[in-house]
Amino acid sequence: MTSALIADGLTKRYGRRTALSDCTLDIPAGHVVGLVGPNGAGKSTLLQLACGLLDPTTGRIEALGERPVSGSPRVGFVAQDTPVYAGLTVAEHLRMGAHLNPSWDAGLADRRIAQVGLDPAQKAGKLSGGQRAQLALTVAAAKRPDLLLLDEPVAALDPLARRNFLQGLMELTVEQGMSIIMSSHLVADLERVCDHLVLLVGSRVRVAGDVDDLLAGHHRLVGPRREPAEVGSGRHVVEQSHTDVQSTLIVRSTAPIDDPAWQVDRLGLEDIVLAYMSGPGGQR
Ligand SMILES: Nc1ncnc2c1ncn2[C@@H]1O[C@H](COP(=O)(O)OP(=O)(O)OP(=O)(O)O)[C@@H](O)[C@H]1O
Repeated sequence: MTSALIADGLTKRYGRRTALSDCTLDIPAGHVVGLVGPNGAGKSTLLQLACGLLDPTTGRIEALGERPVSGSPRVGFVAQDTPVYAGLTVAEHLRMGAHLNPSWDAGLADRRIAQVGLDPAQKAGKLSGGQRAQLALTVAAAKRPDLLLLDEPVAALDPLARRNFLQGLMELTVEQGMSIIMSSHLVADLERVCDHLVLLVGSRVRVAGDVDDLLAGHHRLVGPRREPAEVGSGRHVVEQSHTDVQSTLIVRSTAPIDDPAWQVDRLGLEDIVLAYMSGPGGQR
């Protein structure tokens, strides 16, 4: 299967500031991918490299098997500030989209606008932040790109709108086979819709993989105090905390943890992300 995104030794510097450092990734196509990480980790930079708005300083990036070129109809991008034309109505946005894009899906656009309750006659400049985000996503999706890149698309949405929006994204991948890569700080939301996750911390890829594999491969161990080296081979301690008598470890393990001294708990995606962000190599 084609990859949605490949990065190989990808580095991006703005002057002396390094925004992305030696990133290597292979993200499969046909998934909803969550891109997470603290402020300034390099998420927007990666998305802008993926759509050709930026060029790498060194290394290689490919979107859908090609070097990204800005304006490609195969790759859609919705920037963080959800750009719309303030003086145009919702309907005029859709007409302009239809005029400029040969692959425009008018049915999809009209359906989404009705679903999210936007008034076609309203000027975009008079929409709320969340409504603008919905309009920008509708325009991007109706162009029917094969890969849709969304930079914090749900930040301005209320919880119900967020749920509907994320549901809409899943439908786009299932019905249209679209690949979606979406940055967000709302990991609990991502857990519901993403089947793949990339965590950037301090300009580097800290962890990337299939969400089910990440959930199955990480555990919280609580037991009598031990040093991380004592947890055994094939186990990587992501985060640790200790009292005089007890250790709590977040561990990545390919093998089952069968030592009866440990109480073993499963983790949610948010726990895993937080462990990598605060464990060694994660602190900013
Ligand atoms: N145009 C620019 N010029 C100089 N430095 C920049 C520029 N854009 C981003 N940076 C720097 O690059 C780093 C990565 O920024 P980026 O916007 O990619 O992070 P982010 O993960 O998207 O952050 P956030 O979650 O806050 O949106 C930051 O240190 C930022 O200050």
